[in-house]
Amino acid sequence: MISFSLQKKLHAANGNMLFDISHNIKPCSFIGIYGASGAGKTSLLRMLAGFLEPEKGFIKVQENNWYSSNRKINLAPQKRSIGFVFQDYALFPNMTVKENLLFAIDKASPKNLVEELLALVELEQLHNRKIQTLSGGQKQRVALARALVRKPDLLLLDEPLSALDEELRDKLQSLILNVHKQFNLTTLLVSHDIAEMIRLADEILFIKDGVVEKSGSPVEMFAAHNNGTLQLGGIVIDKINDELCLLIGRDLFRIKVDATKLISFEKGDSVMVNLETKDVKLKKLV
Ligand SMILES: Nc1ncnc2c1ncn2[C@@H]1O[C@H](COP(=O)(O)OP(=O)(O)OP(=O)(O)O)[C@@H](O)[C@H]1O
Repeated sequence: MISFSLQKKLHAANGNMLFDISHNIKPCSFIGIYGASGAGKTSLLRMLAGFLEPEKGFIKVQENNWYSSNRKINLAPQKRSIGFVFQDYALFPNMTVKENLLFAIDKASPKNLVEELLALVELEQLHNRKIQTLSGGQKQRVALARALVRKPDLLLLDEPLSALDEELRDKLQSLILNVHKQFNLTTLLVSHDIAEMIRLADEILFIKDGVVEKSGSPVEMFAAHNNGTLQLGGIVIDKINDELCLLIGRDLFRIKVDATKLISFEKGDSVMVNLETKDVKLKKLV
């Protein structure tokens, strides 16, 4: 079990925000962290990783105390059994793929671990290539392999796929799920992509203003109850006159929006579309 209770005053855009999040995570579960920009999602991952020190609380991973304000324990990030992948990869650009993995490896690890990981993320043929010559998707696969070289107790993923196109995201989501299961990982994923959350996570923590507003299964969190509303997650692709052009799943939609509301949307924003469903006709496709 991974248990934590973390408190810290953060400086939000509109003043101080008390970050106060506690949770128990069952081993091998996949937790999705969802919430608006500035809610405290990245801060949670940074506190768990040891990059941001809380003011109060504890982090207990199985029987190990990673952090305890009472007992004055605060393990450095390299002493915590974590792997992390962020959106900007954080790889060494002048090193090769293999050198990046070797740099992170524990001396006691089996000799063939790097080869095993390169095979897992399908990068054996590129092992000698410098990072700066790789595509975004390839870099992200290196970052994922590197996060696994120490067989971490906790894998922290902070919007790792948000810079990639839909097809690549789809492929890497499968890879992440595969790796999560194969390595018996406990994984925390920050994402704005509801479809990604539904596909990957067992449990969602919905964070608002530094606290968990609600938590539950993806279905409980994202699927509206039978209240006549259909909720669809999408991304703003463009604004054309009084219409928003939205990508919902693999389809493009143009939706008329009130001019006063239209100005609050930007290209790339994640949105939730609520549709009234009246007299719905369903037809089974065979
Ligand atoms: N070290 C820090 N000290 C004080 N405040 C901080 C610190 N780091 C971040 N903050 C503030 O805490 C708030 C939450 O930031 P955080 O990066 O956790 O948000 P987020 O939910 O990940 O947002 P986004 O989705 O935009 O990445 C922000 O207002 C940020 O400015």
